[in-house]
Amino acid sequence: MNEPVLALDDVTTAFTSGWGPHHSVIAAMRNVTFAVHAGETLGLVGESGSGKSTTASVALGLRSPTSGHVRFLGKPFGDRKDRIGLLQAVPQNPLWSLNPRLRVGLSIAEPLAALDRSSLASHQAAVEAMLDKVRLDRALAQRFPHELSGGQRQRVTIARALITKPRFLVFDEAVSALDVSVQAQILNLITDLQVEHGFAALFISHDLAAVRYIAHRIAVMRRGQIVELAETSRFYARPQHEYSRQLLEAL
Ligand SMILES: Nc1ncnc2c1ncn2[C@@H]1O[C@H](COP(=O)(O)OP(=O)(O)OP(=O)(O)O)[C@@H](O)[C@H]1O
Repeated sequence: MNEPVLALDDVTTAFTSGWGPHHSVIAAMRNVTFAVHAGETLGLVGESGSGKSTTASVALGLRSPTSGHVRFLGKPFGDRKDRIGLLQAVPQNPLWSLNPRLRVGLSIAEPLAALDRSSLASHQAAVEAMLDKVRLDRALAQRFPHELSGGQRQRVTIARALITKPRFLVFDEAVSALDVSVQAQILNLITDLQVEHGFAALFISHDLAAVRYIAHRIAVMRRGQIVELAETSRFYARPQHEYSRQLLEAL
């Protein structure tokens, strides 16, 4: 098989809280191993506090693990400036990533401008092309985030994440705040854009229905460990781990 876009090998990430004799250590990730290939979406599910967000920050190169190895495009993470724009995140709430005082067209241009220190206004053509791709009217570029619907705002966030042509994307509860019908539209959009761009994706969600819809494989996390990792169809038909069965029964 081709070299994965992103691979975690035996990664452990521990947090220490408190100090002196009263300090405690929490292993948010324990011996986590997985790989994501170009054009593939790995779903990451698990209850609150199981370590999904910590895994996302390690995979994005935002946090160094305590032990183990992370490889992006076959190499350990190097200088942060060498990977600007190559790894991007789409968070749950677009209002967290969009500047409320910036017209959305300029927000979409921001990551490109950060790459080459150009002006936001110089990227109008690229912004319009991205608006077409996420199926938003070009006229919306002139609006502010609060003037859009939740689904439109999430399309803007996706346009902003994709404008630098990243190789790896994390969707962190990216559709959880949306109505079910809007969720389906956004999931379809992500799938279409992945076919076109070939990015690898980690799709974090507590919503097993959304994950089933979009992920090629599923990893189940519990107390920092991946307890099951399987092809989506096999996972939903015959979950192997007791905890996976509990999650599916709750669904
Ligand atoms: N910066 C930190 N300092 C100390 N402990 C942390 C820190 N970040 C996370 N943790 C702990 O690590 C564990 C995993 O947290 P994490 O946020 O990765 O889980 P999660 O699965 O993403 O949860 P949620 O679905 O609620 O976002 C939790 O016990 C959490 O309290």
